[in-house]
Amino acid sequence: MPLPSFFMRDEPLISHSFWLRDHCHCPECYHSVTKQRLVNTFKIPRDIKPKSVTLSSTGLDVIWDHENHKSHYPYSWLNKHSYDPKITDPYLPEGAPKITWDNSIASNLPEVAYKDVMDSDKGLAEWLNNIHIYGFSFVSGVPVTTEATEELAKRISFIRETHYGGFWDFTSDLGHGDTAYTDLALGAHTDTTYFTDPVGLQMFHLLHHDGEGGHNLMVDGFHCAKILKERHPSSYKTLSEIGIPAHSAGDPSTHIIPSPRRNPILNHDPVTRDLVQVRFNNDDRSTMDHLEPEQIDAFYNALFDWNKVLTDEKNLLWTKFQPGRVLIFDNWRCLHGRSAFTGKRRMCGAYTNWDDYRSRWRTLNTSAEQLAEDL
Ligand SMILES: C[N+](C)(C)CCCC[C@H](N)C(=O)O
Ligand SMILES: O=C(O)CCC(=O)C(=O)O
Ligand SMILES: [Fe+2]
Repeated sequence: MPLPSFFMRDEPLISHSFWLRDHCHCPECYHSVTKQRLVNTFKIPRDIKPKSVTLSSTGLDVIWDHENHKSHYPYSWLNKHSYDPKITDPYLPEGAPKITWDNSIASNLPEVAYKDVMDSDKGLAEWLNNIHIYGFSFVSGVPVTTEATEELAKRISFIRETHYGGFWDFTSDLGHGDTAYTDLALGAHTDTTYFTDPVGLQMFHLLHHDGEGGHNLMVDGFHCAKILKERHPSSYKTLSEIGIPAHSAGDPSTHIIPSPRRNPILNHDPVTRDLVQVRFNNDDRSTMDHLEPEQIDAFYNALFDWNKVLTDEKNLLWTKFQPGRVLIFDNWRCLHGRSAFTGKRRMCGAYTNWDDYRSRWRTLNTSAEQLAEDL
């Protein structure tokens, strides 16, 4: 295990020693249960230096020149967090690589059995890994009840309450001021673009339909973004930069808009520049009153290029919901829609926060010790 090279310098740079002291995880400095810092960072002298540094069998032992404080840094921790030299890339994406898809996925839809999901963490992990990799998963064999569906949603985490309620059970009765509560066709969209934090997962379970239509549309937003970037790089850039105001104002005494007011359709990690979130619902897009006159053309050209990819048959996965078969998808990646329908159509489902989904996925796929070392 190489010593962090800043120790090898003649005079370790002040901040590097401070950095190490700041990250002491001894019981005095770091709460072993809550994983929170106890030490008062601002009482550590900025020019703190090691009085002695020794390599033990498990890690680096340091005695500091302030209060003779003793710190121990396991080699595995240093291997994970050392930045000089950088040994592990702190920005590596989590988990298995995502697999983007077009409608050819129809021949091999990610699906798990309700019983497996409910009976074991192994089954739950497989379900969440499907969502992690493909952005969606079906669950077969779900009892056709709201209770079983709600219980399934809660297998992941608590449900995200919104102005639509918590667990929703809806028909086309305009129960809420949104076209989802009608029998109209809905183009591919992501939900809640008007929230500062758009919902993470969305679950649908068709309980009953005695009419025609109501087919479900799924589109992989990450796949479409890739195509847009290849075919129309300037449009990709435009939709990554121009903010889109959005609103939900159909319910009495409800007027929801996000903060900041405008977020792009394609949102990227500020460091890796990886695409992390697609926010697109053209029906909920508010008035575009913030552009410079010369941006208007570029915006609509980019929007049309995006729509062309989004509506290319090749990218559309059409399925027909069946009672007993639940769909769940990542609302930050996958778009959904539906064809118009007739008759009585009763759906139920729920939202899950993105962070709560990722937390569940993480704790199912990584040991508590490993996760603790990541902090
Ligand atoms: C709650 N439930 C899923 C039934 C309807 C939600 C409507 C969401 C809205 N059309 C949007 O795109 O944000
Ligand atoms: O009715 C459906 O199939 C989906 C409607 C919809 O987009 C939604 O509820 O968010
Ligand atoms: Fe929707």
